[in-house]
Amino acid sequence: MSEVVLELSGLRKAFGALVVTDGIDLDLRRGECHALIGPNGAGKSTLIHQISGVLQPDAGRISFEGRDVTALSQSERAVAGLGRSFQITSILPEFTVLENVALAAQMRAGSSYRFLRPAAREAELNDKAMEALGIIGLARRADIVASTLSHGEKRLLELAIAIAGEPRALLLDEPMAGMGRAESATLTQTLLELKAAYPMLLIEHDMEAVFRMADRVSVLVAGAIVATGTPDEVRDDPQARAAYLGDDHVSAQ
Ligand SMILES: Nc1ncnc2c1ncn2[C@@H]1O[C@H](COP(=O)(O)OP(=O)(O)OP(=O)(O)O)[C@@H](O)[C@H]1O
Repeated sequence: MSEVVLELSGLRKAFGALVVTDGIDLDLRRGECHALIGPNGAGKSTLIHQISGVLQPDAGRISFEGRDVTALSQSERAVAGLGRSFQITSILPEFTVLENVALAAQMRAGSSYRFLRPAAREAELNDKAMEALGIIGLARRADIVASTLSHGEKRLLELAIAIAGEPRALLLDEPMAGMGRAESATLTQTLLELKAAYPMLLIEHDMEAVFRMADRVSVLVAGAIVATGTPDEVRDDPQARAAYLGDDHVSAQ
């Protein structure tokens, strides 16, 4: 079995009397895409928020690369290597694509370029940004003002921003949201090529993308995981089918 990168044990979160995630055990392994699916309101975003540090769990433990990160802040987790592509956009619309990504590279670099002259520092950050844009196939749009990008390109830019932070795992919260079929297929292919370098935990409603990309799928229903397995195993699991996977989803594959 490949190395576990991220491990959740017994994660629980309640908002008042509403228990939103309860006793969640889940792991993410090197080189894989682990998809988390479930009906609206199942607790998927709340779980991702607990992993990225937006929300503090009431109980349980989050371990990343063998280190307990449960008590770390959002930015400390990002520095530790947990990258996140936001469902809510993190793009600065008035800046160019390159500037948006260079800013993320600058945040990652912190003060490590302080000995470089400003021009050299800028060149270094732009190189890093171009590298991230190249990885996700957006380099030819580098000089475009971000607000003029298509919706699909904005989602790609968010991914480039996450990658410029040099993460060692990616948390992807509905990367295909609002995309057309063609854009979604292109992003699926890009992510498939990236998962060897960036193990990814993926929340996604687009079942075609999920079943193409995921090595394992976990089904979350009412805050609890009811099934985990390969896409084929989950597709055949009666509990998963009853809970979430309508026949449309299953036969679409
Ligand atoms: N800050 C909050 N305060 C109170 N209730 C919340 C809060 N955030 C989420 N909830 C509730 O927790 C439940 C789970 O929400 P969550 O957004 O995690 O589900 P989800 O599986 O991501 O849904 P979707 O697929 O629609 O995005 C919902 O009932 C939601 O109303």
